Amino acid sequence: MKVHLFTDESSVNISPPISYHRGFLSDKQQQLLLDEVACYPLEKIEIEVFGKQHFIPRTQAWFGDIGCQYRYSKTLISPLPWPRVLSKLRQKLANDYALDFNAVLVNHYADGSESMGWHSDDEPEIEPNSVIASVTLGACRDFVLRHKSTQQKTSFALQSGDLLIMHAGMQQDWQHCVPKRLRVRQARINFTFRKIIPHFYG
Ligand SMILES: O=C(O)CCC(=O)C(=O)O
Ligand SMILES: [Fe+2]
Repeated sequence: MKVHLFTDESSVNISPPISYHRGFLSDKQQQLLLDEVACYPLEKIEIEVFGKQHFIPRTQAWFGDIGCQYRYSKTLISPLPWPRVLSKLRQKLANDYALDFNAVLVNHYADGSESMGWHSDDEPEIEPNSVIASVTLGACRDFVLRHKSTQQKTSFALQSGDLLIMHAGMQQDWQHCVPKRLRVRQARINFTFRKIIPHFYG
């Protein structure tokens, strides 16, 4: 007798296309980077959501090569030049993992009341299907992933010094967020290194 097995799609566990490297940065490297972050011009920028102006619930800075502009809501943001330690971190990603980036978004979450909502990093100025690398400093926060069609969720507690690499397919099929965690009192800084199409916005 032939038996047909039917699988309920929602119960199939799919793995998100990511890789995770705990302890990518040494304590010394983390400290050098933290000292430099203290000098970054972090800003709470204003964005438009459903026709209303809101401040983002964190602060940000955008660094990159000349011509690597990035659009956030309706605002076009030009890159600041690479600071010394951040530039070394870009070089380390190239040396250790052969990853080639030309810009980085720095997000600073002052404490667990600051967050980032559900999104994919699929802006048109990002090189299609390119890798995005995320490096974390400071407080441990959850990084939550949700599959766009099955709604399957998985979560990673990203710790200081960790590297998470989002591979091709991740932004097409999954969304991610950093939810509020009110018991967290310390700051967290995250760096997402990206490959931008130079002069996309002219
Ligand atoms: O803070 C994080 O871990 C995520 C940041 C992020 O998703 C982004 O910059 O697009
Ligand atoms: Fe993101």
